Formats: sequence, C-alpha cells, structure tokens
Amino acid sequence: MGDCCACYGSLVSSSKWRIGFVVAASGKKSVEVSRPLTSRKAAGKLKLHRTWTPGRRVSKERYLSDRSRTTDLQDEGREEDGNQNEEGPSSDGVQLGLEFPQEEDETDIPAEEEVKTSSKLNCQHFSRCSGCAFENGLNNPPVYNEAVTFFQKRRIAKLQLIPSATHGWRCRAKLAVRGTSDDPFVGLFEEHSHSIVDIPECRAHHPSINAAVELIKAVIRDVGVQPYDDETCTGQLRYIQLVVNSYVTSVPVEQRKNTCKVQVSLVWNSRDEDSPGTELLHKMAYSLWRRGGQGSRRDLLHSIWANFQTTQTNIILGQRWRRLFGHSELWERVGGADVCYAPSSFGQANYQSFEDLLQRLQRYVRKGSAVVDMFAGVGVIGLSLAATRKCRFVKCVEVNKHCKEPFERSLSRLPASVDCQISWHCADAAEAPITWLEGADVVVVDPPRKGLQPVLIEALRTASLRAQGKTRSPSRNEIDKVEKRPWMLRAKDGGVQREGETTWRDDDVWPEQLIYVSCGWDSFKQDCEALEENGHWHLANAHAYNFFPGTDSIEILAVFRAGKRMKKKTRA
Ligand SMILES: C[S@@+](CC[C@H](N)C(=O)[O-])C[C@H]1O[C@@H](n2cnc3c(N)ncnc32)[C@H](O)[C@@H]1O
Repeated sequence: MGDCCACYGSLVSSSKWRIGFVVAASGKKSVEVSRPLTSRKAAGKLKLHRTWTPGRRVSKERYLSDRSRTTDLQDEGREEDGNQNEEGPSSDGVQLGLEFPQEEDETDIPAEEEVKTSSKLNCQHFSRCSGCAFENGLNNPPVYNEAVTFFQKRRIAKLQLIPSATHGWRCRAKLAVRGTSDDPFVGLFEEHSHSIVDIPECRAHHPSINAAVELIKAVIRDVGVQPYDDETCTGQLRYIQLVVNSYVTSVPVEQRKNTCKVQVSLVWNSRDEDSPGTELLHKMAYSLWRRGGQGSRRDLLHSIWANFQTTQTNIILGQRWRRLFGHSELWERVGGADVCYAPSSFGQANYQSFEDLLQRLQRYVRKGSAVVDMFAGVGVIGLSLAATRKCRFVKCVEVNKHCKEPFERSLSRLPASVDCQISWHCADAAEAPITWLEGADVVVVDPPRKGLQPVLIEALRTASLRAQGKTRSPSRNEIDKVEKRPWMLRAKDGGVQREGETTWRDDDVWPEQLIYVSCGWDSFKQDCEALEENGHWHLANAHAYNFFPGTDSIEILAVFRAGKRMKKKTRA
C-alpha cells in the first residue's frame, strides 16, 4: 500500500477503510528554496484568539464571546507542563460552521467525560458506509484508553484527549465516483466489497463538501460523464478530491460560516489533457464552473483542477495536474501563518484540531530555536514556528516535490518582521538524516502513518548522544549514506565534515528536543520504544487529539528530551 496516511482523505482515514494512498513523487536531489535572513527584527506582537479551554466547563455562548478577546502568546514563554494554559478549538471552528460537542446551557452542562461520550453521529449512511467506525461517543475512541495506560507507564499522569467538533469537521475528502452517468454514486467503498456507498448526507463532511458533491452529480448526469468501472477499467471520472477553503478574507469572520468554497479536483482516467475523450472533461468543468464557480448564483467553488490517472491500482491521484478554472492558490491561515496548498500537496482534514495542536506545539519551542521540520509537506509546521517563535532558522524536509511551489508562495507572505532563515528541501528523510539534524535545537517529525524509518531513528539516537556531549562514531550505514549523497555535505568552518570522514566537533549543536506528531498509534508506540531504548530520549509530555471523530484513531503530540529522565532530587 505504500505510505498510507490517516490524514489524506476520506478513502483512507479510517481503520475500516480498505483503500490506501501511496505518497506522491520522490525527488532525488535536494531542492532548496529559502528565504534569507532579514535585518529587521520582529516588530508587532502576534495576537491570537484565546478561545476555549477543554478542561473548563464553558458554554458555546461563552466560547463565542471569548473569541473577541485576544491574548499575547508570545509572552507566555515555553510551556513545560502541557496541562497549563490550554487552548481549545480556534475561532476557525466557528468560522467553518462546525458543530461543537458542547451545546448546552452553562448551568446545565454535564461533566467533561459525559460531554465527550454523549456525542452521537446520527448519520443515515452509518450502517453501510465504512467511513465511521462507531456512532456514539465520537470524542472517546477506544484507542484513547490504551494510550492513557501507555503514557502512564512513562509518567505522563493523565493523557488529555482534546475533543473535536463531531460533525462537519472534515474539510478534505477523496471520494470514489462509480455507478452510471444517469445514476452516479459518490462516496466510500462498502466494507469488504467493491461497491460504493453514496453518502450525500455525510455528517463528517463539511457542509460545503456535500453541496459540491450534489452539484458534481448533477453535472455528471447532464453532461453524460461515465463513472469509472473497476472491473473493466473503463469510464472517465474515477475520483474527486474536495478541499474546503475557509480563509475567505473578503467577508467578516462571523459571516464566513456559509461562505467556505471548495477546490475540486477531477481524477480523470486518461494520460493527459490531450488524450482522446478529454473534451468531456472540459465540458464537465465548464458546466461545473458556470453553475458553481465565481460569479454564479451558488458561488460555491474555489477552483477546478484535473488530475490524470490511468494506473489500475488503488492509487487515487496521478502525477499530472492541470488547473481548469478558478484560483491557482488555496490559502489557509494556520498556526499564525498564511499557508498555501496545492491540490497535490498533503493537508490536514480536520482544520480546527490541527490548529489546536499547532498552537500547543508552538509553546514547546523556545524562542530563537533552530528547527528542522522533517516530513514537512508544504512546510506548515515550520512556517508557523518561524512566524511565532522568532526561530534562528527553520529547515523543512519533504519528499513530495509538488510541495515546493506552495512553500515558496507562503514564504512570500511571511511578514518582513519575521527574522528567520527558512528553507524547504526536497529530500527523503531516510537519506542521510543525520545531516539534517546537525545544527538544530529542535527536530519536529510528522511522518505518515507507518512512522519513522529505522535509519532516521538511528540518526535521532546518535543526535541525542551528540547533544549530551557523548561521542559515538557514526555507523557504517550512516557513513555510506553520506558518501553516496556528496551534494548534501555542507562545507563548514575548519572543514570538520568532509566526504568519507564523518566526524563531528564536540561544540556542534544537536537537537535536545524532539517533537513527534503522530497519526499512527501503532507505529508511534514502536518508535517511542526505540527512541527511549538505552536512555537516548525520554518522553517529557504528550497530548492526544481527536482528528477523526467516529474512527478508532488519535493524533499524538509528544515531546521528547535527549537523554535519560532526570530523577527528582529528594531531601536527605
Ligand atoms: C502526515 S504528513 C505531514 C505533513 C505536514 N507536516 C502537515 O501537517 O501538513 C507526512 C508528510 O511526509 C511526507 N513524506 C512521506 N515519506 C517521506 C520521506 N521518506 N521523506 C520525507 N517526507 C516524506 C509526505 O509527502 C507528507 O507530506
């Protein structure tokens, strides 16, 4: 299946779903895009909305009114204890028109646990659709209990699960298109079958996604587009990818609820746009844009893209893209930075939960740190740290070359006051990873569901030893990798690091902090054990997020520190 990842889209985000996704494009050489240091120092202080504290009992009304207040997180400093200063869902949740689990009057609010378990799905598609694994207790997935025990053994007393909006949270979806042109189905595969369940009223989807699906089905019927047939490998439209764009700045925040637009990608069964049969693609796109595009009565669509895919596998997206109508850039405000996404790049499906996670992650990074963001995608974590933590430098490392262009665009929107050298590198995190770690104070890893590669774990263990001033010769494997990738060697003062001679000076900087963002619980457990082995790293704090309500999965934000956990001194 390749690098399937819980965050990719509807077809892959549940343990029940059987379709996988293989990570796109691997760039061989390290392509660098960077922004030089600006001489100006950070000027204005960043104002972020303080919104909702999950541990507190707060009514939705109070939550909404809290949005008008602001707080200066810059002054909060680094947070060692994750249970302090907790931030809840951002104002984006309201902006996105999501349903929050807490609807009750403040006087009549059940305890936090009850709130979490009382949320019901109430979805008419549940019995057939493989998207959600359970209908009740959407904010209490069974795996959370296992996680609590796992972290308790590591002295994280009570792992908190930060709840999510339970309905309308999914802002990205990949849906299969099957059936006939007169009666198309758009949805997910039924479990253990090849049939598609039509899910027009999906409760997880953002309402704009369901509206776009309805429009697409109408156009399929009118234009006579043939949905894909898995047995004969014929038909034209295989999948659609729908991405909600919530950053519509032209309207006030409180009115954005109904103005989210949708970026539509039509996955077409042909090699490219010159292949026979693509006239129908253009006809379909034209009809869609006329009915739902900018200036139309519905004004629902952000843009329309074609993706060309002919392989007879479960891989959803092909490598070729073409913009047909609308904006070329999709912007979101994420973690204090304007971030641009291409339809081909990875993006989180639950915007609101990701925002919560990012705001907490930022507080673990000391101001002025040098950061390496591995598995960076379009660089969202790195950009948000650059924007909020006055980082010395940020290096983003990502294998998907399609993420380079959106990163460059985001870079151009970082305020000039952000005095940080930030760069994006197209590289495989498993190729000579030690070279990325050197010089950084903090390493952030956000791998696909399968977790970290053994060679990266080995490099992290070596880095921890170096950070503690312990010398260990690099393994033969590490040396070989470096020798094979000479373009990755950087000349250093004194020529300390040279091809074929991999030694490091004792005064070099190595990461003392590792921040692990995980969407794969099973791989995280294994990686955690491997990192802790022989006291290379120890777990300092962890938080759980419910990125996919209704599925048995959790997203983990874990903070490790180099070396063994220090024993508390006891008085004699
Ligand atoms: C879970 S996503 C995280 C992306 C980003 N941090 C975000 O939140 O948008 C994992 C990313 O790792 C990338 N990736 C997968 N395998 C990789 C590898 N071997 N080396 C570098 N990046 C890789 C994927 O392309 C994807 O963008």
